Amino acid sequence: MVTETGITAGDLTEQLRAAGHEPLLTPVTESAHRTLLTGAAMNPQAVNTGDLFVAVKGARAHGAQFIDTALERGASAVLTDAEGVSLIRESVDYRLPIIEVEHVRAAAGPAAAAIYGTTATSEPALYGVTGTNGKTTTTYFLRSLLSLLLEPKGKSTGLIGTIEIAAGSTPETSERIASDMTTPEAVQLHALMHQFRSKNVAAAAMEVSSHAISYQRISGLHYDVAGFTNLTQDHLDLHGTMEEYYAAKAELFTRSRTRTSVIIVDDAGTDSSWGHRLAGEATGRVITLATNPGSAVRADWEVRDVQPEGLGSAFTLRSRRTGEEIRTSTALPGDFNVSNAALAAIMVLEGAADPQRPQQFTRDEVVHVLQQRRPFHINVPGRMQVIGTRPAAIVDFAHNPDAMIRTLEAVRPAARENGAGKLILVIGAAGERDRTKRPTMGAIAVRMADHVIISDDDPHGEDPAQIRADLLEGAQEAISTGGLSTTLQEISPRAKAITAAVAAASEHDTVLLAGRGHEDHQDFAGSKHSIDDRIELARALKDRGFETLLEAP
Ligand SMILES: CC(=O)N[C@H]1[C@@H](OP(=O)(O)OP(=O)(O)OC[C@H]2O[C@@H](n3ccc(=O)[nH]c3=O)[C@H](O)[C@@H]2O)O[C@H](CO)[C@@H](O)[C@@H]1O[C@H](C)C(=O)N[C@@H](C)C(=O)N[C@H](CCC(=O)O)C(=O)O
Ligand SMILES: Nc1ncnc2c1ncn2[C@@H]1O[C@H](COP(=O)(O)OP(=O)(O)OP(=O)(O)O)[C@@H](O)[C@H]1O
Repeated sequence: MVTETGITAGDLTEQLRAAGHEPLLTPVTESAHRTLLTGAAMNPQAVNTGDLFVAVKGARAHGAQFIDTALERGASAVLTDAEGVSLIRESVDYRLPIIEVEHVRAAAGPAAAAIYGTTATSEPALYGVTGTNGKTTTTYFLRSLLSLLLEPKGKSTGLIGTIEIAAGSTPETSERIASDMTTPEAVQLHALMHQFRSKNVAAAAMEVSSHAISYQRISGLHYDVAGFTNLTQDHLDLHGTMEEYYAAKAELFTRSRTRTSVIIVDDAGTDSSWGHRLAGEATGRVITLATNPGSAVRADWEVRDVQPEGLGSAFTLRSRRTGEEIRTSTALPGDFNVSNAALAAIMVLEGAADPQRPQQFTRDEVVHVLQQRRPFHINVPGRMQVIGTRPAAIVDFAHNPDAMIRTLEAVRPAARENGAGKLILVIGAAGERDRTKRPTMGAIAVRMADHVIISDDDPHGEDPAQIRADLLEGAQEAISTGGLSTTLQEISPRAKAITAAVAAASEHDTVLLAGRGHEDHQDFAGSKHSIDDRIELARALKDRGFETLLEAP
């Protein structure tokens, strides 16, 4: 059942005080205390009548600079810091109550939770996924599995992530909610929880980016289950070092945030054993999962007996403690999708045993769905999406070194099955994001593909030619030091590169477009250029008389 939202500024101040935020409500009047707050917004353009406007200081601006907009849109009070108080008093004097705290982002989540009624066990049950790669895919798998469990009970599921925020069980039937972020700001997340409740959403799968953890976007949220996929190089522009990147992720796996943690420990015994370390440091209930059947890594749950099934794989999940075995499968290609599917399965299976959550489904029901209902036979937009089979033509989102290695490993056998064909790869790299990964990505490309075309991704504010040069530098060095015979080309714009890749392909070859996945436009210094790799690839295939699985325009 959905309750109305709202709390008075006085009560909210008391709740923040109890949580240790030392808030100061001004002016100190009865009317300020009685001001009713029915919603919250951090973006001034998103304020609605009766909202608490959360004015945070950022790298670009202080939200308090936009108080006029927030007032015009009907803000009833503001949560901000001392600098914000000065800015607001200068601009609008004492026209509305202000709650002052020292750390606005830390207080924003609990404040929004109080307004929207989020508690540790309120619906939807939250399944959070973090890690460098696999978050989107695993959350799609989670939504599919949860939907098969909840729909027969008349309940719906939700999804929060890079591709979409939606209430509903499938991409076709769900109702989309606009967002530019993988993990939105805390106030938006709590509003979303409320919106989900009003739409009968009993459980939601959510990507938790490391940015979101660092920027405290998950403050005030509690996860029934959190899953860890892996940690490899990315986002070092924000985090500086892998150690700090790890520390950000690790915050999710603490008792106060998450009740059950499911952690993939495949990296145990390697130089970068982040998952293994996390399993040792996480607090609360911790379940380990080993997904590489060839390794000696021991875990609570282990993946065994992986067999090819169509383009994907069938596999067994085995409990070390009880010996229980569950056979299931995924239709998505690549060993890494066995990991993603195994993680989704164990998260839901272990979540079913949570004594604090009124039972939504039984463990037996989860096992039945995993074994009989093929929950992981779904498409994830732009993730290993097959656009053609002769030549094999695939669009994928790999945009960091590890994802590239895993994806190229996954498509290589397909190239061989097609008759010892060539692997033709188109890649680029995003501007204004971790530059140090570019030469590594160039080197991986020429080592693992036969023909590499370096092109553009989203340059954002950077010079696209310089980004290509960074990739080329790594590629050329790997060719010369490794004595490789890889064909290397630089072609811009991207549509021309895709046409060239297909022009170079025979029906026995494999064409892989990496890095852009589901995205439908490129950002060149703020100006948007429409391009969808899936559509370009289908068009290029059709122009050459090859068949496609996607209708080309
Ligand atoms: C590094 C980062 O994540 N920064 C985010 C952060 O910026 P910030 O703290 O510096 O804040 P700011 O931009 O100065 O704004 C401060 C306040 O002024 C307001 N403002 C600011 C400017 C303006 O013109 N008008 C305005 O009202 C803002 O709404 C905000 O309330 O808070 C801002 C307000 O919410 C976000 O827009 C901004 O996201 C930037 C744009 C961004 O690109 N973030 C990406 C990298 C991100 O978070 N990505 C991850 C996924 C990463 C991945 O896995 O690939 C994600 O979860 O989406
Ligand atoms: N478990 C995994 N391990 C390594 N690589 C993976 C894994 N799962 C997916 N990938 C690769 O990473 C790419 C991105 O996958 P996905 O979108 O599921 O991850 P993500 O964590 O959501 O990424 P992002 O945060 O960048 O959106 C895929 O297209 C694939 O190439």
